[in-house]
Amino acid sequence: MRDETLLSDNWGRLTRYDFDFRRHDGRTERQAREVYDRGDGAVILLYNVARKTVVLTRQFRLPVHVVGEDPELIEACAGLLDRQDPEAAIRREAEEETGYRVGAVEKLWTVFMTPGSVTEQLHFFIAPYEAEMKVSAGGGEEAEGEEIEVLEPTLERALRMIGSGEIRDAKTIMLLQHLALAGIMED
Ligand SMILES: Nc1nc2c(ncn2[C@@H]2O[C@H](COP(=O)(O)OP(=O)(O)O[C@H]3O[C@H](CO)[C@@H](O)[C@H](O)[C@@H]3O)[C@@H](O)[C@H]2O)c(=O)[nH]1
Ligand SMILES: [Mg+2]
Repeated sequence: MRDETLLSDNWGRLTRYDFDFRRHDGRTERQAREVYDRGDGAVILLYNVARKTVVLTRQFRLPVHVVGEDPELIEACAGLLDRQDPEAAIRREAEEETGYRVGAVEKLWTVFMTPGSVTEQLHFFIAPYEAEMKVSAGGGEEAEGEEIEVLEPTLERALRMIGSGEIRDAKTIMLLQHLALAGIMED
């Protein structure tokens, strides 16, 4: 690493790195890349085998609006870790956003969503849910500006919403396809 320049340190931290990159042929070239660190996150897809439904959220996403697309994004429930371990964080987030207090959760993967510029690692979970687990309306933290609508489509309908372009969030598509591929709704 040759140089590290803090460009912005506000909600997240944007840093420019100047470094020497060694190519496979042995040549070294100087490169510069900007890296955005806004912490790690977790995401969970709740599913009900008897009703064949999943729990999704719909909320306004400014970056989507800024590029001129429909900003009401449909997503699996997700949140930043806020210094908690991933499982504790996703349980808190599931209850805040969807109103469901889940039991056992299953960890799937920890992946980079945007490795070209964002440091974030996202921890993926799934969990079964039942109507009795509903403890509040959900909707997110109003004080933090969140306004989250809770949707409960069937998995079949949600998979069709990927094809139609109604679902355009990568983590959500990964989780819906995992449920389908693993045959989790089939028993
Ligand atoms: N002041 C301020 N607040 C912010 C900013 N960005 C986010 N927030 C606040 O931080 C909270 C983030 O909500 P979470 O539910 O914890 O996170 P999320 O935005 O749903 O993020 C999840 O999805 C992302 C997108 O897929 C993931 O990148 C992330 O890891 C996480 O899983 C919200 O209250 C939001 O208002 C910002 O730039 N400034
Ligand atoms: Mg969230």
